[in-house]
Amino acid sequence: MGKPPNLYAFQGTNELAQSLRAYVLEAQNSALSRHQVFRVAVSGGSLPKVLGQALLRETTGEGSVQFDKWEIFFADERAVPLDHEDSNYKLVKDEILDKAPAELGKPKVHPIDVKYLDDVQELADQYEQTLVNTFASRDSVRLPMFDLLLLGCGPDGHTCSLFPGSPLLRENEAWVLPISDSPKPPPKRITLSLPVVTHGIKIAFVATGGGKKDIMKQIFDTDEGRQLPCGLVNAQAQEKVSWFVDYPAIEGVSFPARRGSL
Ligand SMILES: O=C(O)[C@H](O)[C@@H](O)[C@H](O)[C@H](O)COP(=O)(O)O
Repeated sequence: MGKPPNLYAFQGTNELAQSLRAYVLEAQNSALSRHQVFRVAVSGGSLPKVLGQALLRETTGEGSVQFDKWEIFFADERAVPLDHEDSNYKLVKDEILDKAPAELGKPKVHPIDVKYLDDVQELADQYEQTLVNTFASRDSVRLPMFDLLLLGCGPDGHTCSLFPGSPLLRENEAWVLPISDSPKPPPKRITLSLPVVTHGIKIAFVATGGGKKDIMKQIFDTDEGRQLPCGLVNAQAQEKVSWFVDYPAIEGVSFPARRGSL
């Protein structure tokens, strides 16, 4: 038995962003000392905005963001053009890339290949190929290992585009999966598989606001919640997982949270 996931709770988004920054920089620095590159996967939803607040704020001595050493991938993406309002790429571009000062350098970003928008299976296969090209061949690597995955938690307990009860949760072969009937619009998406998510070196969730308290209670305090996609990540990746939440999101949660700091 490993240790349980870490649950860090903050008064507000400002404090949360400050600690998230320190956490991401630690992951960045340890990845750079291991292999000179920092490979990160990010989700959509509210995450890119908070991540932007974390990365683009003044440093308080914990070092600097070295975007020129970053490779950014999408933990899930909607099958829409890259300039579409629903695009997670556009969200990351608007909230982080376009706002970053030039001195932080430019990350290498891996968006979906929009040539394949009409065929989600092909879109997923092509994105998997992007991972194969980055993490070496599928024959030599059983699973790609991201240095960090930054994820959100939906009100139903979904993460990436892995939804509760989906047969995709049992996938243990493909790295990237197509979805054509997502319960959260838009219906057509691709997502990393659960084994790829839990194989990451570190996995962080960001969940804020009172709208998350019921699902947080389920995930952390009940056996049924441990079967939800976010609960499965907790159970399988254990202490590799850190949750960054605000107080309203954990109101009534019994699982012990460390308040106010990492
Ligand atoms: O593209 C997506 O739909 C997201 O990647 C999705 O997995 C998101 O992270 C959660 O739904 C949480 O979203 P919020 O943070 O907005 O609640």
